Amino acid sequence: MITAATADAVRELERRTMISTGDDALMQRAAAGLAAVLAAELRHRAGHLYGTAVTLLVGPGNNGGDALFAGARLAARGVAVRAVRCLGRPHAAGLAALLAAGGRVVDLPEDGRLSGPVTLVVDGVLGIGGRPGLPEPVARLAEAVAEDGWPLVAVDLPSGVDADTGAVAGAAFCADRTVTFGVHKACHLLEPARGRCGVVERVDIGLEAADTTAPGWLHALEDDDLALGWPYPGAASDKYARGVVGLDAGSDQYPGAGVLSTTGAVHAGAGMVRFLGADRPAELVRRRLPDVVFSPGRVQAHLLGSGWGDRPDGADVVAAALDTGLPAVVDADGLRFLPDHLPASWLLTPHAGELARLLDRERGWVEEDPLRAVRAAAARTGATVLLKGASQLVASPEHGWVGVAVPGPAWTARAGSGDVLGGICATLLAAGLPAWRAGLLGASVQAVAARTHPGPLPPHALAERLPETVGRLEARARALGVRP
Ligand SMILES: NC(=O)C1=CN([C@@H]2O[C@H](COP(=O)(O)OP(=O)(O)OC[C@H]3O[C@@H](n4cnc5c(N)ncnc54)[C@H](OP(=O)(O)O)[C@@H]3O)[C@@H](O)[C@H]2O)[C@@H](O)CC1
Ligand SMILES: Nc1ncnc2c1ncn2[C@@H]1O[C@H](COP(=O)(O)OP(=O)(O)O)[C@@H](O)[C@H]1O
Ligand SMILES: [K+]
Repeated sequence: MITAATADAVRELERRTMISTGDDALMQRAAAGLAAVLAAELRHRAGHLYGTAVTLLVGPGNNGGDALFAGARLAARGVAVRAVRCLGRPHAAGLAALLAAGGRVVDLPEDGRLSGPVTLVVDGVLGIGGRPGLPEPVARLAEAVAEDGWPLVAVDLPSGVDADTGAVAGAAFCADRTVTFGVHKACHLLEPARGRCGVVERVDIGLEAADTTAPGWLHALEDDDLALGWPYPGAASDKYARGVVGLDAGSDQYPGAGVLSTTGAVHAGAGMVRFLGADRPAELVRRRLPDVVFSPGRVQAHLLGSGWGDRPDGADVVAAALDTGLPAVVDADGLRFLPDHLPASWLLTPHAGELARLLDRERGWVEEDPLRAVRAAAARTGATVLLKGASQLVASPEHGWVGVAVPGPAWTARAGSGDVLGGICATLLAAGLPAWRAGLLGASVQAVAARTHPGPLPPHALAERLPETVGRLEARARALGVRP
């Protein structure tokens, strides 16, 4: 699990830690860790340290201070270090340390282009104190660094991205590697910023322990968390222990959605799947999936809404499912029929547009701060909410932190992927998992199934890869010493 924080939560931690360490210690630890990563990167690229050339891009705050102190350490080891003043006046003590160690400082060239020799560029322009976007001369510099292909290491985060939301509003640096301090920041996990961070390396700077369950914290699942958390059947499992999913998905207008969500549920390992939807999708499901049952009967979780279209009785179907007291996934068109309050055992699976409609907002409002949006939806409905997209976020009304699923390749974004995901999540609910866990594991397993395939697959074919993916996860869980 990767734990990440918003800038305010990080500042509060730093403030508490500095009471015992003093003001300077954290920056010195950060600079030492940064210098070690830079030295390893220089050796990797040049085979040695001595005689390599590092260009530090420094802004006016402590982010630039980290870069300057790290540069001083490298200069003392024979690296030619040049600091480029990018915004305002650089950190005074950091600059003094660099100059004392033999480094030099220059102004940002008018055309924003760096001249060689450069083995490595270090982005210390802005960190968590940065407002998103870069002023003009620095924006040009960021573009030129990318165009010229200089290898780039970002200090804490790539300057220009929004540390808390992951939004990239204007120009921003694009790093090969990001060195962060103490804890990950939200932008390391959230697209589109995540894609600009490259490989993120966390340096321990001895921060105080934090209450990471508080609002302002994110928990991102990694592959091993998925492997350890998946509900594999045991020797004593029967179909009811694995869970019965009742699906009312698809419509005569959109029959394919019924097939896709049923395929998701079957291949995710439901103990039994009852298809309880309209006639046309039922006919298709009967032909393609002989293991599905069509009569009403015992159900342990519902799936409602995928491919319903303009269904006139949607509100009644949702109300009847609510009356059963069972957990449910509500997807797509079903989200238009929600009552005012839902239990946390219900999992809503909107994409950004559907979430915006749920909150009477514009889609842009969701996209500019998906964390805010997913938390607002959980608070408004009382349900658990999985916001789908490039980064998949889960918020529960029962806790303040937000979960982030394992990311997958962008080709998963195809009409029908969401239907499959609904079926997977309903299977996990039926197996007895709480809704937040079902959302996180469901989105993650689909991403891992996609990531481990060499190229794009249509949603139904991706669903058919789930058993193999779960098999690999189970083997990994065993290798980690857990006997499912
Ligand atoms: N605290 C600690 O103990 C530790 C902190 N650490 C390090 O400190 C970093 C945070 O440092 P920080 O708070 O000084 O903020 P930072 O990101 O350097 O920039 C703030 C300056 O930039 C300016 N500015 C902002 N946006 C701008 C824009 N768009 N365009 C133009 N100017 C803009 C802003 O100006 P103003 O807001 O006054 O206009 C202000 O002068 C953190 O990421 C980590 O690297 C580590 O050493 C570990 C210990
Ligand atoms: N950029 C992306 N990268 C990876 N996966 C994505 C991305 N965008 C969307 N997805 C995946 O695609 C699916 C889209 O769901 P949705 O928009 O509801 O599709 P539909 O309703 O047409 O089936 C989700 O399962 C999500 O996991
Ligand atoms: K930076």
